[in-house]
Amino acid sequence: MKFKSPPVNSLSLDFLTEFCISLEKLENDRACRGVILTSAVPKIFSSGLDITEMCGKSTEHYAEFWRAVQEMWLRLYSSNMVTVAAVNGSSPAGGCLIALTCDYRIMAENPKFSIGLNEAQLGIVAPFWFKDTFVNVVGHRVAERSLQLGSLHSAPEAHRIGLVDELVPEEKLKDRATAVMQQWLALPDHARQLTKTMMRKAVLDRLVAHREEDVQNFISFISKESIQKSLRMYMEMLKKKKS
Ligand SMILES: CCCCCCCCCCCC/C=C/CC(=O)SCCNC(=O)CCNC(=O)[C@H](O)C(C)(C)COP(=O)(O)OP(=O)(O)OC[C@H]1O[C@@H](n2cnc3c(N)ncnc32)[C@H](O)[C@@H]1OP(=O)(O)O
Repeated sequence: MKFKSPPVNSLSLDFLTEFCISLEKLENDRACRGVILTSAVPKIFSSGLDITEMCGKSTEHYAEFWRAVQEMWLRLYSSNMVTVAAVNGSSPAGGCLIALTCDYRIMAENPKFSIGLNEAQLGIVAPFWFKDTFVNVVGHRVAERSLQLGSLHSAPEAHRIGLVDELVPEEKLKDRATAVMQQWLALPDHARQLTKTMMRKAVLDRLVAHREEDVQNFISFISKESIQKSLRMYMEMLKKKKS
């Protein structure tokens, strides 16, 4: 599955809705046992949640948007398919979450590409299920430091801390992702799927049990004037960086 929402594959409500529909179609296709996620936009895997969806909108919109973010994560984290992220560009915040949610991550070894949960740098807080997914990949200590600092890690650093499983030259990313997929698909599906469920169930159940509370937390957090101001300033900073 190739993300193609220029300029930076931001995770808008439309993007998330389409992503979930595509994933569901593949999930229901008995002939499809695995999916490789990558980007058709040069140098960017995904810029994370679309900040404009979280700025100056109604409570109803925030609720709809956040439910779509939750849905994307629940579907991908619990997928029966083998999921491989071929990270061919930068991947902050929600983009990093997508990669973390897969079974295996391969990143292009370009030191200019960065990845991480940088929410703290925007003055926002990564929700508990972003944090849980991160902890399950890199461990508690690395996740704690990285989350508090809102670190964006260069590709070599991401590999060193275990955020990505391997680095390969950009031109070899597709072939390597295919080889990894073949390796994972060589196992019987039922054994791999049951093992995946066993490893991820507690974290999935936690969001399912607190889904509506999480939506309300998001709404009250994002609606605060101080948070709206931080997000506006961040967007302005992104725009100024260009000029
Ligand atoms: C007890 C505790 C309670 C806590 C409760 C918690 C409740 C929940 C809290 C809320 C959590 C919300 C979680 C959010 C997660 C996220 O994903 S937030 C998004 C974070 N994303 C970023 O920080 C990335 C920002 N973008 C960049 O760094 C760069 O754009 C890039 C590296 C991706 C690409 O750089 P470059 O190629 O140079 O492109 P640009 O010129 O910067 O960008 C082009 C264009 O796109 C716009 N844009 C970029 N990113 C975004 C984005 N994420 N959303 C919307 N728009 C984006 C950028 O402004 C440019 O627009 P213009 O062309 O100038 O119009």
